Amino acid sequence: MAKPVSIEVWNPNGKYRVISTKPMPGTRWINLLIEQDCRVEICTQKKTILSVEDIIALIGDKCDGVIGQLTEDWGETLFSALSRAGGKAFSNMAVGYNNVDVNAATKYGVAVGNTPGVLTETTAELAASLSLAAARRIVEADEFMRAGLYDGWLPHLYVGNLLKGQTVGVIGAGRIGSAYARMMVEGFKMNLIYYDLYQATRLEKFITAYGQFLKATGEPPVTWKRASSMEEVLREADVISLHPILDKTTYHLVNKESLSKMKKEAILINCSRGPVVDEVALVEHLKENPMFRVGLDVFEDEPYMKPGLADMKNAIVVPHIASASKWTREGMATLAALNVLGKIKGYPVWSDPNRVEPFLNENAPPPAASPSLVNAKALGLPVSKL
Ligand SMILES: NC(=O)c1ccc[n+]([C@@H]2O[C@H](COP(=O)([O-])OP(=O)(O)OC[C@H]3O[C@@H](n4cnc5c(N)ncnc54)[C@H](O)[C@@H]3O)[C@@H](O)[C@H]2O)c1
Ligand SMILES: O=C(O)[C@H](O)CO
Repeated sequence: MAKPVSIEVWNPNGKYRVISTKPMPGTRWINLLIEQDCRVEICTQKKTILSVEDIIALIGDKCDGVIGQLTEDWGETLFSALSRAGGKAFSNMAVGYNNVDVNAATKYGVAVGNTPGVLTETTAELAASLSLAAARRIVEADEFMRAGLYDGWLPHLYVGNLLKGQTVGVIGAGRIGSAYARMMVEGFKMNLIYYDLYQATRLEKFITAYGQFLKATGEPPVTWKRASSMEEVLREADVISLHPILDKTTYHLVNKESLSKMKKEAILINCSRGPVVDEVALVEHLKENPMFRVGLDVFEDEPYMKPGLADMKNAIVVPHIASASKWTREGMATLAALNVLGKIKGYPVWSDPNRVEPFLNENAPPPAASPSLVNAKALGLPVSKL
């Protein structure tokens, strides 16, 4: 039996009981729930990753909806507990929902929300930061400086790679992959090669137009290519950034074999999900290829790193902070709360989950809709006409 979990309660007399498994940034999300007659309970337990038992204890006998986190295992057990407590809605405070068994949720009539759109640019900016940091060896150079080892300018000191004119490869050119590609192409005049199951038409048009602009001003144009296989990207790109969802098709997409196809001095960035990369194979590859560099925001056995990774000078590692800008995290909390609220209140689902601005405008009440429910169709929920 799990120990009772500590909670902070807002609006104790509210009609609907909504739980957040973590304190979340900002207060707008709390106020929006309170204004709509919700009693908000926030778990304040000093434990980073809550177990299924902890969450069952939080749900208790009566719970209308839960806002949860990507570190939690939302499967059959939790959705049946939520349904028994009368719950109709769950939202991840994340765009990725590989921690959620959506079929199980649908079986119990529970809507599953996520938070796309609000984190696209912030996440792409971290991928771009890691790309630059790896190309210019910023972390190694910073450590050298702090260790008091710098005794004067030298021609060979921390020489890295110039990005301009090189090829950036994107695997998974959806919202974040496309935003990252635009940053690297426009910001550093790199050429793009991408692989995705779908054509990234807007991205292609943008690069074509930018290439024409550069040409008209006498500069070499940037180019794009949609690869017919991931291997083509691996072979041709100098910097490769991974942005697919995590599912069966992308598990260990980058493994020993795919790493061996990449250029010896390539840079690999992962801001998607850890298991997209076989981290054991990556550590071996980093050992054998000291000029190969990697920037990782996510890890296969998060929060742990595979043995040897932390010792690698050619790896930059950060703790899953890609969406960690204040505006984005507050926005994610708002969208997650509104997903849950919308289902509790019987609102329709928003017609375009990527058009999130109306929900984030602090100067106007949000639309009466759930911003993004991934099983809306399966549950037969109506779509907002707004
Ligand atoms: N590190 C972080 O903090 C962070 C932040 C946000 C998102 N993410 C991760 O990034 C993912 C992508 O987010 P998004 O908003 O860009 O989603 P998205 O759905 O817009 O893009 C995902 C893209 O991956 C493509 N894809 C799917 N399977 C593929 C395959 N087998 N090969 C190649 N491409 C494939 C899809 O077609 C789609 O275009 C999320 O699912 C999440 O896991 C991580
Ligand atoms: O999927 C997500 O949204 C991230 O991993 C956290 O922002």
